[in-house]
Amino acid sequence: MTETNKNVDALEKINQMSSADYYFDSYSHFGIHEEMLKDEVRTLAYRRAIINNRKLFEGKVVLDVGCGTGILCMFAAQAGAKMVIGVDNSEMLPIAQKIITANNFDKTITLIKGKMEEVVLPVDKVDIIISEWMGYFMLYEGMLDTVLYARDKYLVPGGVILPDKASLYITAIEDQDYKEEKINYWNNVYGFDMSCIREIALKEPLVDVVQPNMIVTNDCCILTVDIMTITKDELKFRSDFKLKALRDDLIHAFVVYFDIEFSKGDKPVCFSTGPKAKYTHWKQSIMYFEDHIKIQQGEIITGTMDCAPFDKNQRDLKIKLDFNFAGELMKSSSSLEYHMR
Ligand SMILES: C[S@@+](CC[C@H](N)C(=O)[O-])C[C@H]1O[C@@H](n2cnc3c(N)ncnc32)[C@H](O)[C@@H]1O
Repeated sequence: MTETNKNVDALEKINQMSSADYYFDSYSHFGIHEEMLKDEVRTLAYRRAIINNRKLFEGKVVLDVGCGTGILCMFAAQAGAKMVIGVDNSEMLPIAQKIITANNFDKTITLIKGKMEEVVLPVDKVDIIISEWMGYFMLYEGMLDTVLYARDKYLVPGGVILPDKASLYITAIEDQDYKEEKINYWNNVYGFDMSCIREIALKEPLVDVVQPNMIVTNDCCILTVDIMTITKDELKFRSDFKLKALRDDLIHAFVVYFDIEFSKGDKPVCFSTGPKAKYTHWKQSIMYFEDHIKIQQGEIITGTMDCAPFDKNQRDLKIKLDFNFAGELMKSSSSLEYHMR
C-alpha cells in the first residue's frame, strides 16, 4: 500500500468513527466524572432520591448500572443497602475500587469491570437498580438499553428502578446571533468559503445553553418513558407536536430537553434540564434550520419528530423533524434531518 493510500484509508476510518468507537474511553478519564459529579442538580437529585428514601434501601441488594466513580453505590450503602454491586466497562473501574476502599465500603460494595451485558453478577436477582444513563437529547449514548437489559435479567418482581420516569420536550427559540456565530460563520472564514462545514453543522444538534428569554413558544412533551415497563423498541419513537407562539418573534431553531423523576419511595425527587431550570451539564440540544419562521402570538407550528438509533452506530441518534407553519405573515414547511454523534 502506498503512503497516499494509507493516508486516505486513515482519513476514511476517522470519518466513519463516531461515539461508539470512543464510548468507554471517554469515561476512562476523571475529567468527565468531575463534570458529572460537580453537576449538583444531577448528583444531589440522586443523593436525595437514595439517602432520603432509607426505607426503600435498608437491607436491599442494589445494582448500579454504569457506576463510574462509584458515587451512587456509596449513596446506596449510606442509605442502608445490604449489598451494592457496581458495574462499569471503563478504565474508571479500578479507580472506583480505590475510592470504595478509601471510604471503607469494601464489605458492602462489590465492583465488577465489564459490559453489563456480559458480566456475571454474584447474585441472581437484585431488589433495586440505580443508574445515571441519560445522555444529551436524553437518549444519546443509548445507555438506557443497558438499563433495560439489566432490568429484564436481574430485577426481582416488584423491584424498583431509580430514576423511573423520564420525559422529553420540544420548544422553539429566537436565536439569530448564535446562529450567525455557529452556523453562518462557515460561509466566510477569513475570506474563504467553508460553507461545506455549514451543511454539516446544520445537521448536528448543538449542545449549548438556551436562555429562557429566547423561548418563543410553549413546550410539548414528545416522549414519556416509564423505565419499569418500556421496551428497547419503544425508544425508537415518532411523535407529533404542536407549538403555540407566546409572542410575535422569529424562530431559528427547535430545542429539545428532558425531565427526570424518581417517583418511588416516600420522598419523590425530580429535576429538569430545560432552559428555565438551573444549569445542568446536559444543557439543551438546539436544532437550527435554514431561514426562519416569522410567527405571531397565538399562531401554531405543527410537526412530527422521528428518533431512532443511527444504523451504523447504535449510540448515535438519527432525528427527523418535519414541520408545517401557515401564519398570517408567512408559510413554511420543511423536512429536516439531524445526526447526533
Ligand atoms: C453517565 S456515567 C455515570 C457514572 C456514575 N454512575 C455517576 O453517576 O457519576 C455512565 C457510566 O456507565 C458506564 N457504562 C455505560 N454503558 C455501560 C455498559 N453497557 N456496561 C458497563 N458500563 C457501562 C460508562 O462507562 C460510564 O462510566
